[in-house]
Amino acid sequence: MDPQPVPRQSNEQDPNYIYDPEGDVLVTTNYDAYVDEGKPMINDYVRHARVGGGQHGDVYLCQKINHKLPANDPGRRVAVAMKSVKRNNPRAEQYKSLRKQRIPSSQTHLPVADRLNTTEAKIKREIAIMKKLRHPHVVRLFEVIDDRLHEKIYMVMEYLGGGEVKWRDERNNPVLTVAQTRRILRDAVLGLEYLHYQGIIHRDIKPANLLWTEDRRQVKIADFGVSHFSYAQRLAAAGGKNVDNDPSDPILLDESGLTRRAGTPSFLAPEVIYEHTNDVPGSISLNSTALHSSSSLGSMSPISPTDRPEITKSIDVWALGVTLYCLLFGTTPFVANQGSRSTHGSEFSLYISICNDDWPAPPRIGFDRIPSGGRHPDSDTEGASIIRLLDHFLQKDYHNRITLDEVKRNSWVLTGLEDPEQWLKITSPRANTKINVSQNDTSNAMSAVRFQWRWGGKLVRHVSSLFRRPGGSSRMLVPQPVQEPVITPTRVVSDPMHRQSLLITQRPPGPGTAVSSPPAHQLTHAAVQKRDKGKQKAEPSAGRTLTRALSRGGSKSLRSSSTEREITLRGSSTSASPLLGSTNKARRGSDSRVLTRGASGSSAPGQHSRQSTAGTSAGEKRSRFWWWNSASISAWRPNKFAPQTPTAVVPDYAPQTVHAPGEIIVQQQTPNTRRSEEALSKYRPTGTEAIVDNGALLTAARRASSWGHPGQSDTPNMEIINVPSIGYNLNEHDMIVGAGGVTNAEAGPLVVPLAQIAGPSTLVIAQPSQPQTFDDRYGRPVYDDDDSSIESLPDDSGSTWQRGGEMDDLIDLHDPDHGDEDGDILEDTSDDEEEDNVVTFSPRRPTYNNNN
Ligand SMILES: Nc1ncnc2c1ncn2[C@@H]1O[C@H](COP(=O)(O)OP(=O)(O)OP(=O)(O)O)[C@@H](O)[C@H]1O
Repeated sequence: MDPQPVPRQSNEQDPNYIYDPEGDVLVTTNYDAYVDEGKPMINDYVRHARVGGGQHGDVYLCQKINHKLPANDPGRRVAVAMKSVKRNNPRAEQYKSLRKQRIPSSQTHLPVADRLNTTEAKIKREIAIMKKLRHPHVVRLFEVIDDRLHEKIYMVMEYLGGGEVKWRDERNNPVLTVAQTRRILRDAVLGLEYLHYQGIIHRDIKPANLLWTEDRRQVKIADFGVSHFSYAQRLAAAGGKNVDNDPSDPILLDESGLTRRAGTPSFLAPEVIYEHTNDVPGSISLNSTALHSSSSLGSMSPISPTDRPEITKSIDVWALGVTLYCLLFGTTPFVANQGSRSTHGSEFSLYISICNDDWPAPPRIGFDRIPSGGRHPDSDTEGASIIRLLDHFLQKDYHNRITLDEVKRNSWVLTGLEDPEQWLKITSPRANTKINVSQNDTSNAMSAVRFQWRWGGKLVRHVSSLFRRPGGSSRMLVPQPVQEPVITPTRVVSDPMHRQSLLITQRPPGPGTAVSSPPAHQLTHAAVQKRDKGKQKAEPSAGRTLTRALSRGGSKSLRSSSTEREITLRGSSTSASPLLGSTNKARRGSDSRVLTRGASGSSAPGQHSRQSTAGTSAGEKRSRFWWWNSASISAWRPNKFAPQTPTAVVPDYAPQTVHAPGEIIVQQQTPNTRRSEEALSKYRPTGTEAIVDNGALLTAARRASSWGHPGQSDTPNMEIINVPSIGYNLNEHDMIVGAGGVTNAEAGPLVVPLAQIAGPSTLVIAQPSQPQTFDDRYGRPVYDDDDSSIESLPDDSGSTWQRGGEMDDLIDLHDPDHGDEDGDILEDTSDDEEEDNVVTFSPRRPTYNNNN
């Protein structure tokens, strides 16, 4: 019987509503920027933390406000990612010209990023491609806001809260287990297979473009900035049949782009840099020495430099092979000759190596260090299977390279799946789009179900609804783990569809209610002053934002205002967007969308404050606003006043200790880990349900520590953090293990021999004794509301927090008085000279002295 799609079971009024808009990507040419409740807003999106920055712009965590839902409805705010890009990006252009100056402009040696088109063309292409995509392992584009007035484009995407896949520590050791790597590979293969089926070559597959979902159950392919659409390939993938989604966008029809080199050097396939084949033999031998067995080169059938090889989807397969290698070994398979003096030389040398060298097989694989058996294993061990698979991936001649379909059928890849045949069937891109999902399927095959999400919004919602509680609970039921249980049923830490439950475990104080404070004896005089100052500050906060912004006069965006509490800037355009062209189908008209919002009883932009606080007195509103902000801020600032639990304290700046294998340090409440704890406490699930606050906070600490302790139902809140030293302040790069997630059922934290973590590392397990709410643990308000104290704040151990660009971001995120650098809340930082592209909100490392 032909399975039928399941009708949608919820609507936006439904508390179970999941943000999964049907139809095409919404294209909005109307642009309203204003402040609501002290937060910068663009149309329906509240901007929060910056989660990343690329060459062309920044990515922010935002919340989409569903104005139809009451203010206290957890479904009112949904997390999305918003990429803000300038059409003409001087920084990107400068970068390009710098590279051109540095590297001779010979066509053959043009570096990767050079021959890309203008920023605008790049974004156009990225949008045109993303508009076509809808798959559980591909980042989804929801909406494009075209702000012609400010020459900006905002891409609203699915939010992937788990961050990039981290794969190595600072010593180039792998941080993922073999089983985790296999799961990541499976997800990536499915996403990539879908892309290829759609006629899209990604061209920049690498670990950094694989993003974790918030709960780290899935990995999705991101960044289509250099992707290429080939209608011919699309036809071929469909077996020559008519395809339903013909490319209507002219930019997709430009086939010439494929010959341009694009991607990341270490991941480029030999055919992309074919001119280096058999190039400079002398340097090859240098590269090969001691790394490569001479016999292996013979079997590699290198490509001929005389004929330019065809560039096909197989370049993605190569890049995926390199990615697999990275995850397994913590290094890239091909490296530049160390003797190369210049950047140009080393890039050149890397290409030579890619085209000509064999890759080395280190003796151990993954964080669990299973034996590889060497480059040419003759056994049937797991390590040998992996090496053979890599061999198929990394074939220099793409004719000999493995296909994605073959990868999916590889026995090692299928390992751990309960029903491989079924998995292959349901994940085939050729499968009928009409897929029926039975209750049975969903109850015991989470992975199977999630693969079926790609077939459309109705199905997505249906499948999602099966995980919900009967009776309309607004939270999702925890899906059962599947074949490789990474997270036990008690460990789902967030909503797979990224719904948010803002602070729902915490009751904001009512009007006139004193905000809870830490015990008086814990407050120093300075702290009392700061506390009082904070109270004063709470009330006029939004008004001061306005005042401050206007008083500067230099603010580029805040030029019109409506009320004291909000500022509206209209950059709307009723004409068709030049960016998006006339062929774009806006699912809902951009302007009519805004009108609809007003007409449906929701506010027009200038009425947001009132609308969002309907039924709330001004006093209540201020109180809640203050409470929320103080909670947010205190979560990220060192909390000198928090109560400490004196148990098994590991001194922060003690000389580093190499711990014995299996030894676990249970650490509670040292200053640094306490800070991390404070940040993390916001995200800790209570019981079996996901109660996660994404608002305003996110990032490094949470990303790096969201792995639970599987199989231990009595420790639902255990979190694992690995830092090179607990004497370091935590940041995105330090917390390598958690970020990639080292623990799983096979190598849980309690059985991970710590000696396997190279060097003097310490595994810290922060284990609160009880699930506790944020307020219960830390009291309120207890934060330093003073910028200068952040700049140089000695913590209890005498270290100093250093101020940096990231810190500015941190301040910007949570305090309405801290706009962007020039006070312009609407101006992103993409052109700021001092900005770097580091994804972190933690303060920088303190000056660290081993002898302390
Ligand atoms: N949908 C998303 N959800 C969460 N984080 C994201 C999302 N998209 C991007 N990011 C974060 O933002 C960073 C920058 O993303 P971006 O797409 O700009 O990548 P990029 O390739 O570095 O940029 P560019 O192509 O402009 O050089 C990513 O590395 C990632 O950490």
